[in-house]
Amino acid sequence: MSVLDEIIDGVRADLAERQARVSLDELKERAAKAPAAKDGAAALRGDGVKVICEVKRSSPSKGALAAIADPAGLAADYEAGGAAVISVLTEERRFGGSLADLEAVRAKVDVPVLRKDFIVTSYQLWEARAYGADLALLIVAALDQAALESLIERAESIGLTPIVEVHDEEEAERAVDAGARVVGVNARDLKTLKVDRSVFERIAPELPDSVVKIAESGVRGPHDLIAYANAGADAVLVGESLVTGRDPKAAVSDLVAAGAHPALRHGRG
Ligand SMILES: O=P(O)(O)OC[C@@H](O)[C@@H](O)c1c[nH]c2ccccc12
Repeated sequence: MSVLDEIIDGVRADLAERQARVSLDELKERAAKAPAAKDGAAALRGDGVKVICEVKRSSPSKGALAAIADPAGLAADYEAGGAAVISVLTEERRFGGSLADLEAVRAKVDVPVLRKDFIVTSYQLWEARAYGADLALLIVAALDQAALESLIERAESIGLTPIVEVHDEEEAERAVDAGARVVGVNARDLKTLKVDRSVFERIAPELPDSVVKIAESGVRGPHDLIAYANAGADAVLVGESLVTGRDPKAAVSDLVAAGAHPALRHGRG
């Protein structure tokens, strides 16, 4: 069984518990009361390379990264540094996240918020909206084509911007076929946990110009952002190097400054 399969088994078990506690109707009522969704795709377009900053306590590859006692405070630092979007991991077993983290971050910042999890049913999309998310991650490797298509449609119909994550050419084709408008290319293979930063430059040219392209994982600092930008990234998604660094706000502003440099060749501008 791959790491991804193991993670998804845990996610399904936790999901079954929540579904037994909270009905879909209750969740929909809660979603109706949540602040209206912000335009997640718009936040990622425009001049320069946008920076998505992640609240991430641990990972399957590295174990504990940072305790993050105050996720909302960290998110406020990210926002002050110029983050375009804040990503909140809500997977509990391997990443140490929760829906409570998502809710706390949403209450604190004004920028759009991404629910980062292993979404396999529309119930989780309703949860994302109920806890204030504006975007939701959909991982192609975790879904068959029919499920991917219906989750993209459902996400959009409830106001969420889906970020469709891929790791190879075949998944990129499936994402585009399913109607993805925002694609995240993950340098990390979720089946083996290995990082290969060259995956983005291989896949990006296969994606239509109109698709917003996010380079995910492995960004250690401005030089990695610049390399991804030169390969066509509209945005980068950064977790580990921010949560393990001393000054997340300064680290974000260094990335944002690099991403705004007029000499960069980026997807659109
Ligand atoms: O911590 P990093 O290497 O900066 O990576 C962040 C983000 O890309 C990574 O957390 C991620 C990308 N896709 C995911 C899917 C599920 C969980 C986590 C992820």
